[in-house]
Amino acid sequence: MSAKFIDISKAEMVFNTKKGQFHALANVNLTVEQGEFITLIGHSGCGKSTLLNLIAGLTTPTGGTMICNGREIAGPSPERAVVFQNHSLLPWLTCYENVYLAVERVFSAKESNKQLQERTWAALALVGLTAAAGKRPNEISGGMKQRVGIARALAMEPKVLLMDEPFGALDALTRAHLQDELLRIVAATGSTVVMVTHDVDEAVLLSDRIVMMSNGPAATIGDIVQVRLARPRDRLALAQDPLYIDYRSSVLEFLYHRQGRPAQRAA
Ligand SMILES: Nc1ncnc2c1ncn2[C@@H]1O[C@H](COP(=O)(O)OP(=O)(O)OP(=O)(O)O)[C@@H](O)[C@H]1O
Repeated sequence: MSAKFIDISKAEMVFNTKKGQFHALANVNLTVEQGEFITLIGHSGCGKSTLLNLIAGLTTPTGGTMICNGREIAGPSPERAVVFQNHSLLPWLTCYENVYLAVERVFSAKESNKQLQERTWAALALVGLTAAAGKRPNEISGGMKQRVGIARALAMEPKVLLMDEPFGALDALTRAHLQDELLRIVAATGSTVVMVTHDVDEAVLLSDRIVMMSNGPAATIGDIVQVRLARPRDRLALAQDPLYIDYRSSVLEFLYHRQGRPAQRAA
């Protein structure tokens, strides 16, 4: 276990807009350990996606440093795979081909076609989609599309899995099912995960730590809840667990009462 697998120090993000500069993130400091599951939660527009995009290397911070696995984050990399809310699959390719494309990009220089095919099948099996391998995105459900997105990300064997509200567009039952599946997959792969969510129950169920962000502009990390619930976690048993209920209340209290403005809390 490396103590600081991701190390974000004094990160700032200022966007240039038509109306002038917009200070989205201010003084964000966060370290993530290898194998940790972190969720980012906060009110709409506070900067969760902005922070995730910085870790993904899709945007560059205007200040501070961002380190992953001992190196400065200098752009997107297969070692930091992203799963978005709207699956972003290529519609003209089958599920298999969508995953294979990512596998090929990462491993084709060193591995045979047979090995690439095996990786693709293994990733599809991990999310329970072997039978749907030959279908195109318009022939499968929303939940299945998200599973292909997750398979595609996992197939790259990323050091970090970055997820931006991956289940946000799904109905409650499909969402619960995919959360359970994600718990199982992460337990099996030991992945480090940073996930954006709006859902307090999702955050408590999945996380080792819940990073709660203050409202913008100049949003920052308001507080962090360490979730000390044993794994594997069972959603039905947890619903009655006083510790679970306490964690849930802490997050709700932050979101609805403290509103996450450190300057106001200190006053
Ligand atoms: N490229 C950009 N240019 C200008 N402003 C931006 C840009 N991207 C994000 N912002 C602004 O930065 C703030 C944070 O946006 P972000 O999408 O990170 O919030 P969020 O917490 O992920 O929101 P939501 O929960 O609604 O998805 C918002 O005020 C948004 O308008």
